[in-house]
Amino acid sequence: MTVDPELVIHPDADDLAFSVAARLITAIVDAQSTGGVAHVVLTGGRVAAVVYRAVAESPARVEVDWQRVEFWWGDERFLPAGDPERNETQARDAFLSALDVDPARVHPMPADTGQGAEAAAAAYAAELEAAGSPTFDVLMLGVGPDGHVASLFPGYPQLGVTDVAAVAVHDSPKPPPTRVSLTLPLLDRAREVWFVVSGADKSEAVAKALADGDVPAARPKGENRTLWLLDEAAAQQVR
Ligand SMILES: O=C1O[C@H](COP(=O)(O)O)[C@@H](O)[C@H](O)[C@H]1O
Repeated sequence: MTVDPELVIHPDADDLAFSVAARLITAIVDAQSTGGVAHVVLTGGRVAAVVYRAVAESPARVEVDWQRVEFWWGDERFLPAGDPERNETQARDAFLSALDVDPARVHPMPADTGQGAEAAAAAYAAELEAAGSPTFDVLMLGVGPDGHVASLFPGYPQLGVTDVAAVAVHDSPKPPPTRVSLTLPLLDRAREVWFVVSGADKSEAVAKALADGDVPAARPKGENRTLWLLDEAAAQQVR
């Protein structure tokens, strides 16, 4: 089942981040309620860091069994381990290091060790397969001003790749130039897809995506739910 996107608009970026943090905690508790493991796909970018800090600081975080959460990433900036620009580093610093997570259930995309981004993408696809090719419970995505999601950029060939789970991206229009990204079929393999977007610079891309325009952000859809979680600035061209 794929349903129409739902829109939730928050007054500002801080409200957005706190609301997404609360939603994420609730979604993980729900996913774990039958005794299973929750699979969450993290994003990078400016609002994501605020969301993650809000999760770490939320009193409700104690309701989650963090040992039973599998963390994946939608994309990664292909840089050496620990580089502050890596989405992994951002998430570890902002919340994973503060929570009682099982290190074996944290699945960052490989860092640049000289193996090349293609090998890194293949390794990540293999890691997903080894984990049983899970359907993600929540997959979060930021949106760039150009409408990119994960590291799938407008006009780039990776948008058309459907036969592998993860791809290398070269010459990215946004630094750093080399990245690894899940492909569209994987971005669709989630019960809930959440676009988390703040800022007026994203408002045109948001409006285009919601009008089913020709931007990557128009493509991913959750199996049960597709949520657009915006602040007023990002939503200004929607209404
Ligand atoms: O580089 C990236 O950018 C997007 C959006 O980030 P933002 O700072 O403009 O919000 C992000 O979704 C992606 O994961 C990241 O690699």
